[in-house]
Amino acid sequence: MTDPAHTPRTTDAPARRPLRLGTRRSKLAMAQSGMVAQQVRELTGRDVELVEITTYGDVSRESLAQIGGTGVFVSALRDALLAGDIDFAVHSLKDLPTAAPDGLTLAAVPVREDPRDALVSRGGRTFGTLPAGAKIGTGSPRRMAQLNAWARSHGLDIETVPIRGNVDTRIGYVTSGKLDAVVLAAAGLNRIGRLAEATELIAADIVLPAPGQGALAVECAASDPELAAQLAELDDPGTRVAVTAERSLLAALEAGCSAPVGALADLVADGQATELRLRGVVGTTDGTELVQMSITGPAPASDDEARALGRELAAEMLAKGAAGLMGERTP
Ligand SMILES: NCc1[nH]cc(CCC(=O)O)c1CC(=O)O
Repeated sequence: MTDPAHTPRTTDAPARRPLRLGTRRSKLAMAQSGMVAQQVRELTGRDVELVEITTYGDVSRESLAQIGGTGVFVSALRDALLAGDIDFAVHSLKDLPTAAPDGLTLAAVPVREDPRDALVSRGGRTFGTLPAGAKIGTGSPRRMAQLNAWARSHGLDIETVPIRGNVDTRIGYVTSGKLDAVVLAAAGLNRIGRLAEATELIAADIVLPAPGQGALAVECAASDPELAAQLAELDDPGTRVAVTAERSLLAALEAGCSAPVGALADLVADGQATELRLRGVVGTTDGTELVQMSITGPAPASDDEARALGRELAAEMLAKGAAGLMGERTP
C-alpha cells in the first residue's frame, strides 16, 4: 500500500483538481476508461473523474461504412481534449485513424490484451463445426473477407450477415436464435467480463485481427507535457512497436479503418535473436480474393524502424494487387 514511488507528492503546494478522463458511454468504453483511471490514480496520486462524451457513432444507426468508419467514435473525444474540457482520453487503438492529429500526444500504449477475434456461437460450436447454412453476424469487412475465404477453402457452407451495435446487442443475436454465431474482439469481451461466453478464440491464421486490436491508446493535449510524461509510465514499448508496424501497414495501403485489412505483429524467437513478424491480409468481403503475406525483420529499436517494416509489407501486398481488393477508400 505504501509504495514510495506511488505516494502523492505533498510538496506541490495546494491540492490539485481531479484529472478529467473523457469517455464514451458504452459499457466497453466505460470499462476500459475505468481501468486506466485506476492506474492513473495510483500513478499520480490524483483523483480521476470520468466525463461522458457522446459521439456521433453512438447515436447513429447507420453502418460503420456509411458514417465514415470508426474515426467517428474518436473525434468527439479529441475535440474535447483540444477544447480543454477533458485532460485525457482512452481509445481502442484499432478505432484510431492512422494520421497523427495536430495538438495531441499519444502518451501511452499500455500492454496489449489478446488481439484475436472470438466466436460466440449457439451450442458451443467452433467456426469449423458450424452447421450448413449457418449465419454469422459481423459488421466488419475484414472479418467477412477472412471468414468467407476460410469457409470457401474448407468447403464450409456459411453466410456472413452484416450487423452493428454494442457487444451486448451483438451477442443478443445469438441468444435470441436470430444468428448462429457472431464474431467479436476477445479483448472487448474480456473487458466487459463476458469472455467466458466465447466458444472459440479464432487463430490468427484463420482471421487476422484489425491493426491495433486489443490495445488501448491514452491520449492528451500536446500542451500538457507534464501530464503526458506521467501517462507515459503506462506505455509498453513492445506493444507500441507491434501496433506501430501494424498501423504503418494500414496507412501505407491507404486504407481507412473500416477497410478489409487485418494485421498482426508479434515477436518470434529465432535461435538467440528475437524478431518481429508482421502478417497482413486484404480481401474482398465475399472471400473470393485474398492477399495474405508476412514479413520478418529484426526487432525494431524505434517506432521508425517498426514503420519501415509496415511500409515494406504494404509494398509487397500492393504489388500482389491489394489495392484492387479494398473497395471504396474512407477519406
Ligand atoms: N469495433 C468497435 C470496437 N473497438 C474496439 C473493440 C474491442 C476492443 C479492442 O479491440 O481493443 C470493438 C468491439 C469489437 O470489435 O468486437
